[in-house]
Amino acid sequence: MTLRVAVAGASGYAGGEVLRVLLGHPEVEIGAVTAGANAGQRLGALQPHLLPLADRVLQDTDAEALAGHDVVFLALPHGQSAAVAAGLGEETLVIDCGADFRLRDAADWERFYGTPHAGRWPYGLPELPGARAELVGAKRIAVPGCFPTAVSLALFPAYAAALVEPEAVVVAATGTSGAGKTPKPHLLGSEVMGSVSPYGVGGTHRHTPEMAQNLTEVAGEPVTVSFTPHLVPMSRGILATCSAKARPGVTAAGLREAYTKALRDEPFVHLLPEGQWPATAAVQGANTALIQVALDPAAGRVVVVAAIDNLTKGTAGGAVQSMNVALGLPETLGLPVTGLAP
Ligand SMILES: NC(=O)C1=CN([C@@H]2O[C@H](COP(=O)(O)OP(=O)(O)OC[C@H]3O[C@@H](n4cnc5c(N)ncnc54)[C@H](OP(=O)(O)O)[C@@H]3O)[C@@H](O)[C@H]2O)C=CC1
Ligand SMILES: CC(=O)N[C@@H](CCC(=O)OP(=O)(O)O)C(=O)O
Repeated sequence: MTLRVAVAGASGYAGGEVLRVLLGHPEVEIGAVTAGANAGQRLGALQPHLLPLADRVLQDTDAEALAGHDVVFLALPHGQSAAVAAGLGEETLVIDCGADFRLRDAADWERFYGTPHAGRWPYGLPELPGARAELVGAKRIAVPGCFPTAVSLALFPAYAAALVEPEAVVVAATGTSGAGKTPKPHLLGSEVMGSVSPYGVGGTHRHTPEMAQNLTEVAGEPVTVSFTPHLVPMSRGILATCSAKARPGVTAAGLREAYTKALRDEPFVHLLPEGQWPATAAVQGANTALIQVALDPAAGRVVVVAAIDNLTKGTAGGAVQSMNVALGLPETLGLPVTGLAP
């Protein structure tokens, strides 16, 4: 089967990474590549690393350009996906890297995004309990946010096995590419280099309800998440340190067994050997999440650390993994698992 695939937002970080991953997929032929203000430019002028596509010209993002494809990836700013998807046939698989269709709760959406809720599509994190089954045959997929990917993968085994209380605390470091290409003063090299700074503090980050939604569904009871992201001087990567109070009777051995069982059949999520901790360099460019878990007996808390590349497992790799699942292809087809360290 050769799939004809279009990418909208191909000049951006997420769209560029979708194209990089798709170039390694044996069943994909790249069709239209589209943008906004950069339509008319050569892709090579904006994404010089995508050498095989350098002479492609970016088209306007409209139904005409995106018609006639088996799969369309949307990597557009929040709030634009619904209108674009509406112009595409129901037989086209549409995979949205934006946030528009991730949340079930309209009130959560309106509070954090400030626009009317567009709805909810099958959620593109196949590792979550029940998610893979919902993705098989799906024609619309919502790719998770990058932080919710890392945090949900880190904590779902603990909630699935009822090992922790429903109040999680997450502190995460992220690189600058998560903020996209649009210039912003706080992302200037002179602001970011040599400094680490928190943002979205106090429950204000828009990924907070998405994490709570995922963990609540796994736990079967409401889970709250106190989330504090930090911007660090690197371009790619997320390191999320997640903790929650251990339920009475939880042991280090029981915890390890639960994580081993939950993750042993997952091709992209690896529980590291005891004593080895995840680092972002090891997953750069890979559709891989590295996980380690420990019991802090003095504090009575379970601590889980996860490392992902925000653009690969956190966006484009996860999106292509979900495409494979939806279309009945081998889930790992064409996906990189080797990082770029150092
Ligand atoms: N960066 C990341 O780590 C992640 C990003 N995402 C999501 O992916 C989406 C894209 O993010 P990202 O790549 O970081 O952002 P960028 O700013 O890097 O890219 C945005 C893309 O959208 C295009 N675009 C902007 N406005 C319009 C418009 N009015 N009409 C058509 N195209 C438009 C831009 O084209 P042009 O160049 O012409 O302006 C560009 O191709 C967002 O929804 C984001 O939330 C999801 C997970 C992680
Ligand atoms: C550094 C930085 O700003 N990171 C972004 C990552 C969000 C992201 O990319 O995910 P979405 O798809 O939900 O936009 C942020 O914290 O908002």
